[in-house]
Amino acid sequence: MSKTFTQSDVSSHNKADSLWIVVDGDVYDLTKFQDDHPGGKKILQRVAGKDASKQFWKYHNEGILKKYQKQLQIGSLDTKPKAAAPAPAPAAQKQVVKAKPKAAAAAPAEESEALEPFGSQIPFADPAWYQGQHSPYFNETHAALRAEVREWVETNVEPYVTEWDEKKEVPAEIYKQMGQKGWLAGLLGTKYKAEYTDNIVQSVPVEKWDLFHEMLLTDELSRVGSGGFVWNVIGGFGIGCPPLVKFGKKPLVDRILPGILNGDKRICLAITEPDAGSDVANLTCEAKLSEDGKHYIVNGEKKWITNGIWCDYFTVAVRTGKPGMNGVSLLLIERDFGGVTTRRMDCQGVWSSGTTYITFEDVKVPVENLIGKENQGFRVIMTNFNHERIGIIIQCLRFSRVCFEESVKYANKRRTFGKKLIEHPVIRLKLAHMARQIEASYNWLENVIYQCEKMDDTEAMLKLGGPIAGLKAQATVTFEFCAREASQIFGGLSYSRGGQGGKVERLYRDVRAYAIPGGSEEIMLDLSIRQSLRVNKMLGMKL
Ligand code: HEM
Repeated sequence: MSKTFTQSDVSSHNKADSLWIVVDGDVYDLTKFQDDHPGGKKILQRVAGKDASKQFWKYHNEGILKKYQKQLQIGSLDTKPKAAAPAPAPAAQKQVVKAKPKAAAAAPAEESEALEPFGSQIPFADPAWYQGQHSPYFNETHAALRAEVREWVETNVEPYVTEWDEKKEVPAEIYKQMGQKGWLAGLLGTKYKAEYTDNIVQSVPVEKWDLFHEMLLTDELSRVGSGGFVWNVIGGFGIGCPPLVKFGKKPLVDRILPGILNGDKRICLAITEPDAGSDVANLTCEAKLSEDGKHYIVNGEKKWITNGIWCDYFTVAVRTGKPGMNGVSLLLIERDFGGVTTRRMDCQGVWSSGTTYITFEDVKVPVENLIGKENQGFRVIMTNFNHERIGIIIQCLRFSRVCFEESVKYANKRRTFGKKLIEHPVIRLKLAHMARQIEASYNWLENVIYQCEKMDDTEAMLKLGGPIAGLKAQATVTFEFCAREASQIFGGLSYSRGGQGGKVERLYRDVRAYAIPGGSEEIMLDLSIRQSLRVNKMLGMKL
């Protein structure tokens, strides 16, 4: 895009048959595009030949330029200041103010200096450690991963995410890229699984990978403001794969895990049934051992299963024994076994996540595909719940930040009653209530992640089950609040789909997809107290 024009070159293209405009010093030829412009052609013709930056930013956000620039930009004005040299690749060292030499080697994390500011610097739109504040949890490897993920998301996802949501599908290539970038191998709530894939994450030495890397990877993916997108790329995988990795027999894991981590094959978790949701112990999908003891024969239904329509593998909770929690097992069912039917469900939100109804009809599953021990699947499911709920928490809190960030940006450009929205105290009050809930919840999340990092799975299941359940409810309530308040700030623009209020409108529809699955708010709040009291009694609580 090296061509330069003078303002008078542009001025001569001021008619419908040759319609140029300038936005931020760049020249766009809209002659052909005007008929397709969703805002109409007349409005474009009125600014033909002129600098239309002010009008453009009034009606659009950054995503529009990113999406159309390649197609419509023909050059720049000669008066446009030359761009600074392109920023160097996001390597770890470039992102950080080095710790003082004396403190460097043996210093505990909390003595290291703050990382370089990153992102928009709108207060509360990103976590405090993005804004030059100190953190005992995040270091230069996290900063490097953050830059890697954000760059990919802004270039390859953000401009298209609305389109994908409307189509209820994300191109398969995007999931494949998640594998090729080595990100799937780091999203399992375990150490990085380098031994199962040649696709290794670029920006972090794998031996340094921790749960904070996993947390921020999920967080950055969620910045696009689409639960459908996030669940498409990590929803089924993030909850369906960990039981296989942690409790699957080695030959099974060796056979199928590489294909999954490379992004070639897809896996999901199938627990919920038409008649058993948060009440897992009552599930009825049955697996009967064959007479020769070599297979389970599975019959039953599963409902609201994320990614099911696209999956090759299903981590399925089945009844192998008596009623209640001690008769439940987990089986890895492969679509190729036959007898598996999947159909897409139409839902209120998370459109591109592929919510699925599944039927299993006389599916013959080799006993080698049992995950964990027979009739002891409940424990595996419970361990997995912590990981699932943490994922939900991270996503909800980032979606809350997206609602907040979008609102701040819009409130700084929209004028009503002679003032910008941000100049109205009632709008600032809404923003303040959003920010205080986001920050309090995020700080609790950081603490929980730190505890998970320090505890083994069993200790975490016991001691953190309660707090994580409480935090899940806290995060979904915060998300619902922020989606509502952002909608009020955007007004009509968040009632129609797409455009400037598009993210807020979509997230508002996604709220229930977070408040109900993975343990409903009501169940979570009750569990947070019940489980914490039970565990602390074991630990010597005195009343
Ligand atoms: C590079 C040039 C432009 C492109 C690629 C473009 C693209 C778009 C797109 C995709 C939309 C749909 C809404 C959205 O997704 O945000 C839209 C809506 C709109 N555009 Fe443009 N546009 C351009 C320039 C302009 C200019 C210069 C004006 C005003 C003079 C304008 C006024 C509008 C209006 C009023 C709407 C409807 C907004 C609404 O529904 O609230 N556009 N434009």
